[in-house]
Amino acid sequence: MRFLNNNTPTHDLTYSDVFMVPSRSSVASRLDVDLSSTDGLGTPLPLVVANMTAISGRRMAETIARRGGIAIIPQDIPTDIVGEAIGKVKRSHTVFDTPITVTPSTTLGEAMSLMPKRAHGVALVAEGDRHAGTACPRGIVSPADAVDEDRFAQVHEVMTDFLKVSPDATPREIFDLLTANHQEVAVAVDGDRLVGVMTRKGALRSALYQPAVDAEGRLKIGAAVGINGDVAGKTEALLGHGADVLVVDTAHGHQEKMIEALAIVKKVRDRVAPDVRIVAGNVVTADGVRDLAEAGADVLKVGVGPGAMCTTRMQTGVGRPQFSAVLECAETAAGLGRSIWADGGVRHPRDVALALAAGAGSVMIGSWFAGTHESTGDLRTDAQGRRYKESFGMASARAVKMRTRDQSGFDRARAGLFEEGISSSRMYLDPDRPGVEDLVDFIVSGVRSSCTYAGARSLPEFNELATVGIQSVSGYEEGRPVSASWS
Ligand SMILES: NC(=O)C1=CN([C@@H]2O[C@H](COP(=O)(O)OP(=O)(O)OC[C@H]3O[C@@H](n4cnc5c(N)ncnc54)[C@H](OP(=O)(O)O)[C@@H]3O)[C@@H](O)[C@H]2O)C=CC1
Ligand SMILES: Nc1nc2c(ncn2[C@@H]2O[C@H](COP(=O)(O)O)[C@@H](O)[C@H]2O)c(=O)[nH]1
Repeated sequence: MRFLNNNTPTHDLTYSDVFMVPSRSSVASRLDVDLSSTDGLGTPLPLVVANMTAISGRRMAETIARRGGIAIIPQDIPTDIVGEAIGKVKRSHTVFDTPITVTPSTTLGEAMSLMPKRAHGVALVAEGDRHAGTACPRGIVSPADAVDEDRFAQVHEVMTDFLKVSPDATPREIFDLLTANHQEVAVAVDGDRLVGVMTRKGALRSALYQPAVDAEGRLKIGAAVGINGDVAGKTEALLGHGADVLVVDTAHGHQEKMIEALAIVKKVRDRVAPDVRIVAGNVVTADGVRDLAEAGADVLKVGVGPGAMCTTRMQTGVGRPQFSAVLECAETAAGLGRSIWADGGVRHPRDVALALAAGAGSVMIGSWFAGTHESTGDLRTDAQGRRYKESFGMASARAVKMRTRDQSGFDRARAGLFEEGISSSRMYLDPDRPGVEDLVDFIVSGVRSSCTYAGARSLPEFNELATVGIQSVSGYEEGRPVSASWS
């Protein structure tokens, strides 16, 4: 990446402070761009879901991995529950979505309450044990079937027939069948057994994205480890459960306790699962990168204070504008044969593009994904009928309370005084993009386009060719679309 007219900045920059200029390009189509991450994780998409309790769970992990990214399960979740989440993701189909499944005697009210947990918006009525892979679909219910029906009716009374497809059908064939049959969801069955479901959008996405899979062809998922407690035991357990990447995570990554924790994680990793990458952070300086790389990190997590749930900069004055932090840390990491994740502060597709242009191997997103069907929270509706989910920061009093649940009341209350995050925030679902895959489509179309403007066919080329300029506030403002009217 270079600065326009070699105008190297004398102060640090945020994503909003910069823009990219187009260059002469021989890339004829946005579909010719390969967005594989450059962080050594081997994911086909450079997107990571942040290890935040309100956001990253098994539904999110499964959905994002199917489209090529990876989610990190937070360190605050008990290790056995993380193990269950990893197991479920590993058992998920790499192409077909996992449906909401109910039994024939489930009440309509219960089925309706479960439907928003998946973007495809229906529940499958099945007999047999879905956990054991023996579920046999018998019908399908959608919100349309519930109109004027009693909430206590059993779903077998209102379910309708469904479009059955072979698991070997191509996405194009399924798309055409759905269109011809005026159906929203196709159900893949193997004999009588449920394999998964696919919508028309799902069929299009299956043709556009590659899943992120491990050596055995199963979806990938990562898990976070804190720097306190039994770091060795937790690391060993997570690796035993099959975590594909470990994220050693704390607010102030450039501290000696992190360096000690990293040495422990590395020792266990080298013995148990040498191919698993270790990500560590957060840092924002070249010195931080060097120290954590030396301590054993393969990838450095970069970002102090840019997060949407973050109060660190206002509380402490500490942090660094994210674009400059990413640029400096990515250059330093590359010099050491390492990579970085740009963590936090992403609010638009352009921010992802700019982080990748600056050399990030992948980009970590938290709060933007909180307002989606797949995030962990329950869907709520406000007084105006708008749908939202509640989110909170991992250093908020709320998160600290959860993290210190094994400590005395006094110690928990004292820890809660050191909050550096927001305890409750409403993240509204975008009516046009209510699912995380809708947001991924939005981001990926933007980033593919950014690459072609720079003349790049891959992310290493993008990092090499991107030309970045510095803009004023009005320069940024000029680029914002006028969504409603001029008045
Ligand atoms: N990217 C960012 O800007 C930030 C991210 N976070 C996220 O919040 C989560 C919780 O992290 P964290 O608060 O570190 O909790 P942890 O549970 O990981 O504990 C942090 C440990 O580091 C010690 N510590 C020393 N200095 C600091 C400091 N300035 N801030 C925080 N801890 C410090 C703490 O001791 P003691 O409590 O006694 O001081 C504690 O032992 C993580 O996911 C982290 O990424 C949190 C804040 C900023
Ligand atoms: N200072 C704090 N930072 C936090 C907290 N919870 C999470 N985070 C960081 O934010 C990113 C995600 O950023 P986003 O803009 O995409 O939401 C996450 O990975 C953490 O590094 C917090 O309570 N305080």
